[in-house]
Amino acid sequence: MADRIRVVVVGAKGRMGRETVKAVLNDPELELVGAVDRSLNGVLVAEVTGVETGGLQFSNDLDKTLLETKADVMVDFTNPAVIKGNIDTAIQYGVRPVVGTTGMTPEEIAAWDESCKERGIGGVIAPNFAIGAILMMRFAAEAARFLPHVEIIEMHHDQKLDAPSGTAIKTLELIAKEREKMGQGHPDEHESIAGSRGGDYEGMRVHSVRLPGYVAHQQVIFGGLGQTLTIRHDSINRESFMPGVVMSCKEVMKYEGMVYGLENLLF
Ligand SMILES: NC(=O)C1=CN([C@@H]2O[C@H](COP(=O)(O)OP(=O)(O)OC[C@H]3O[C@@H](n4cnc5c(N)ncnc54)[C@H](O)[C@@H]3O)[C@@H](O)[C@H]2O)C=CC1
Ligand SMILES: O=C(O)C1=N[C@H](C(=O)O)C[C@H](O)C1
Repeated sequence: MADRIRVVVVGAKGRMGRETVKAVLNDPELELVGAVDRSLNGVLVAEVTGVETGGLQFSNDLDKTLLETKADVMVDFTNPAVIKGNIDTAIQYGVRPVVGTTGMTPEEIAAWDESCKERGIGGVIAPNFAIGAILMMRFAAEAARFLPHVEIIEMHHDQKLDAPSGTAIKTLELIAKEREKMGQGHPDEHESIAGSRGGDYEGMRVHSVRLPGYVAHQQVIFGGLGQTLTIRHDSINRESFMPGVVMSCKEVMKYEGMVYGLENLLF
């Protein structure tokens, strides 16, 4: 039997981290060798996830874990404040980063692409690992060629730290490649309450809703003469992201450089 891919999960106690621990354990080609979180150092991973992990304990020391476990892949679901340091650390040790954490700039992604290539390893940064979300973005980019007036409404749980979502930013970037930069709405419009018209990305408006009850949802709304078109995706639980995470852990072993967006592994 071929060697299994050795995976360390960072942010392993969090909503996405716990789901990832289970997904890695359930895949015969992957081996969970480390679980890092800033809290719970020394606590059994099984106690938190409810899944038997052969005595594996949480660690709060990323460097030590990556080195001692001889990890092939680091999956990161932490937060925008720490992700940059985590990716640098992984690349430094020759561990391939598979990153779901949102909130980095195009310049940072380009720099990691360079350092991955220098180190001879692959990496994945995916603002959204759900296949339906990838299709939603692809269909939206296609629609924008014919219906260039577009606004995005993204809806997430109220514990989310970043706005707009990484998915919304990626959608705006993909649409921007397909249409000319242009103003939308009335040139003389004004806001009676600041922020009412949402964020502005090359003339496209983006609105972020944060409420308990939501997981991750996005509507891309196009307007044309006498018609509107709405393309909507809903993640109703965090399992929706797991096939994309597992696939990335395997695909990242096969190339060099940082891939930004799961679509680059799918299409
Ligand atoms: N790409 C995708 O498909 C998805 C991405 N996300 C993103 O993943 C990130 C995490 O989301 P959630 O799991 O909902 O958040 P969460 O808050 O439930 O989990 C984050 C975890 O990271 C840990 N953490 C924070 N700083 C750390 C550090 N320095 N070292 C180690 N662990 C640290 C926290 O203790 C916590 O357990 C967010 O940026 C979110 O936007 C979420 C869902 C899907
Ligand atoms: O924080 C979340 O939950 C999610 N974050 C990602 C994003 O910012 O797009 C992916 C998904 O929307 C869930």
